[in-house]
Amino acid sequence: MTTIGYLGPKGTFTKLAVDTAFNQEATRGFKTIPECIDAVDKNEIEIGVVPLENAIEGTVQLTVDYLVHQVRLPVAAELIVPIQQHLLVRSDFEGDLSDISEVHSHSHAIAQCHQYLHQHLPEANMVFTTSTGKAAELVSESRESIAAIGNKLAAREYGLRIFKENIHDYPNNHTRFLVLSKNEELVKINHPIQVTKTTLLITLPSDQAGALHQILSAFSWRKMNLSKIESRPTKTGLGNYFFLIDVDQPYDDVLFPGVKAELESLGCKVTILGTYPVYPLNI
Ligand SMILES: O=C(O)C(=O)C[C@]1(C(=O)O)C=C[C@@H](O)C=C1
Repeated sequence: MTTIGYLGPKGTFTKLAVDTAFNQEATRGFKTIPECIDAVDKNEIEIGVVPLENAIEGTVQLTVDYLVHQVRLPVAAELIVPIQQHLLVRSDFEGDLSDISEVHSHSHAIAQCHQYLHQHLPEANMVFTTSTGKAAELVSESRESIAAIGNKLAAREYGLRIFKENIHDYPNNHTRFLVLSKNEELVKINHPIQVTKTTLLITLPSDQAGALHQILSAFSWRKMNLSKIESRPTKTGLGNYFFLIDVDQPYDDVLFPGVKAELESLGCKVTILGTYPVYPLNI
């Protein structure tokens, strides 16, 4: 059996993604995203799965920053998972919404439910946890009138009751997860591929007029379709950014080397972070 790590504990969306994508269950839950990435790097596990981006709340910055600045690992695949957030309470909780004093969850899950929380739980304190599964675990162990935001798997795993279903603020909620592995052949996913993408990391030389325009035109005149462009601080000082660019096509030996050479001649640093299939999952 392949060793597959995930953001744990049991009952997280990441676990749900792994169990659905692979023909086996995830084998090891990690408390944090960096711990999971480190474990792949140190060969303690063969595959690691971490959240990357949510349709409502945007990028999971910890994942991007850790992969760019700390540990570079090959991206073997991307999983797209529908996300339904529920308000979970202990099965013996008999109160109503106004009795709930705290809502525990991952910051991304809380952010996906801001409107609901604002309208229905204005007095409750928000408590951030390392994952939705961890929040469900805490609620199951507490004697207080508190709730968690999480999924149906978490309700089942921790014996919680779904107090209110689908509390996320926008219906078309999805999260993208990265499958990281040094050995692509171990990544066996029997689901239809939506597209094969290539992700590039581009650092600009310095604050230079028209630099972003020049970067984009290198892709545009080659008719390469970009599905995402994001800038993040390089962490070297205010105003210094790198760009992460997703191109909706697999790496090839003509167009990508052409883009790389063109951008390098402008003083950019270009790294290909991976070329990998994208699997939308039905959960
Ligand atoms: O806490 C979890 O269940 C996770 O898998 C993390 C995470 C995230 O980081 O975005 C994954 C999916 C949901 O968007 C909410 C939380």
